[in-house]
Amino acid sequence: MQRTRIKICGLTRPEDVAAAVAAGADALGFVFYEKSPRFVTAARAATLMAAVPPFVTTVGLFVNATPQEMAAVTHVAPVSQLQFHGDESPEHCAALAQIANRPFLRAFRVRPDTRPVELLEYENQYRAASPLFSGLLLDTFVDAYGGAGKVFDWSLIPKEIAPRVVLSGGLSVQNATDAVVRVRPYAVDISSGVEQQKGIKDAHKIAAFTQAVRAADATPESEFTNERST
Ligand SMILES: O=C(O)c1ccccc1N[C@@H]1O[C@H](COP(=O)(O)O)[C@@H](O)[C@H]1O
Repeated sequence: MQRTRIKICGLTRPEDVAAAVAAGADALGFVFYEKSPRFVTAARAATLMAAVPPFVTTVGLFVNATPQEMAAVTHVAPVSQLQFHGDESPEHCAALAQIANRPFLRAFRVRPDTRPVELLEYENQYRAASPLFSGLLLDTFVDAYGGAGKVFDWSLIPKEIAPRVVLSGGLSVQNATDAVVRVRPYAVDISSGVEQQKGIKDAHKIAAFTQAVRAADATPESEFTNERST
């Protein structure tokens, strides 16, 4: 049986970290992008991460960070993985990951006119640029970079990369089961869909989301159902 990994992103409070851990999250995301309503300082993140038990991954999310910013954050906050969610080139990601000496996820922000082959090419470019590339995260294109609660057309995801991508963008308690059954991604990532308000998580929604993902995992794996209808 598949076990889809679950990342809860944009944590800012100890009680939200505790709720995500209690619900069985595999990864917890901390946003180091000052324009985000979920921004945390490196010192705040370090305090929050002190309560994270072993074997739960801590992910630091960055948008167009400079080498100095990367070094300053990772010197203080013990993130185990990076997530680049801005306009970073393959070379920029490689350099930042090398400074931090951590593996990284690269977000691709899918537009309605994205061609499935672009996702494959993008993944190849980032993989070729650095041995620290650990995978592609798919989000919806929005002007504000992310955390907007908008879904993209999942049928744009090529069948061959679905089992290794992190699916995000507008996931919620309501659509989680459908998303996992249709796409069968490696992992799902959610932020605004489990919030009471921006930056403040809802423990009940976190629990319901993880249950919805596990319900999807328990459904028999049929043929890939995420084909384009057009
Ligand atoms: O969460 C944020 O504030 C954020 C800011 C800048 C870039 C990315 C951000 N979050 C990431 O966005 C996606 C989708 O979030 P949502 O579930 O649609 O709210 C997710 O990967 C977050 O990690």
